[in-house]
Amino acid sequence: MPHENKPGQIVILNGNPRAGKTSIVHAIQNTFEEVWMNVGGSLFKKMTPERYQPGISLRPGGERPDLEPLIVTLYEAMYESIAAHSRLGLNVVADVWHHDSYSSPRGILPRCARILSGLPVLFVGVRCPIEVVMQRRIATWNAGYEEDGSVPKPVGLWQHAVHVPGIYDMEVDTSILSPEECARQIRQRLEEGPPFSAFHSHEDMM
Ligand SMILES: Nc1ncnc2c1ncn2[C@@H]1O[C@H](COP(=O)(O)OP(=O)(O)OP(=O)(O)O)[C@@H](O)[C@H]1O
Repeated sequence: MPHENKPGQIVILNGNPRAGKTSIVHAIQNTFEEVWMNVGGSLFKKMTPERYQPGISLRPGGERPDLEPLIVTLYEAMYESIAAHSRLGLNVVADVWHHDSYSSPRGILPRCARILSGLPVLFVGVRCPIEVVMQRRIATWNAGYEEDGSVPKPVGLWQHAVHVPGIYDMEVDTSILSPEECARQIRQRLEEGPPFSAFHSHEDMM
């Protein structure tokens, strides 16, 4: 059960759409013994009114400058929620897709890092090669290649922008690891170290 005098562990899973974040969230919640709350982007997106969609999942490219100030606040609200859970002793796993390819830089990741200052955070890069992302987009969304056979521009932008600057405590490649194996490696890293510092290293980046 949670210990109110000890902050809960936070695991941030960062990766592009279809990379496999949600599957890892479920594997963690189903296989780790303690209480792991999912306070992540998928849920915050659902909490957002329709007229402000895509909200927190606005893709790279700077297409909706009108939404960007709200997106900064939504990220801050989500990370304040993550911090609140951790301070009450609850472990948190969050699926996110950070990027800074808005109409102008917004510095969301450094802002979020400052909100979690002093709390234990493991920052995990969830990687997946673009060919496999495309296979999953076709299989699950029926959204594939352009007529000329090229990768759609937003998909290509995501693939790069979500891993800038790409400083993680650990990375997993979901094209070669099952969600359960990713969760097992995360558990191992939490238990065996070395200490993690990647998320907090972003605090001073802006
Ligand atoms: N490790 C894996 N191996 C094989 N298939 C996977 C793996 N992880 C996820 N998938 C499949 O890829 C698809 C996307 O997975 P998932 O919903 O976990 O990704 P996501 O990163 O949360 O995506 P989104 O951000 O688009 O919601 C699903 O069909 C899922 O079954």
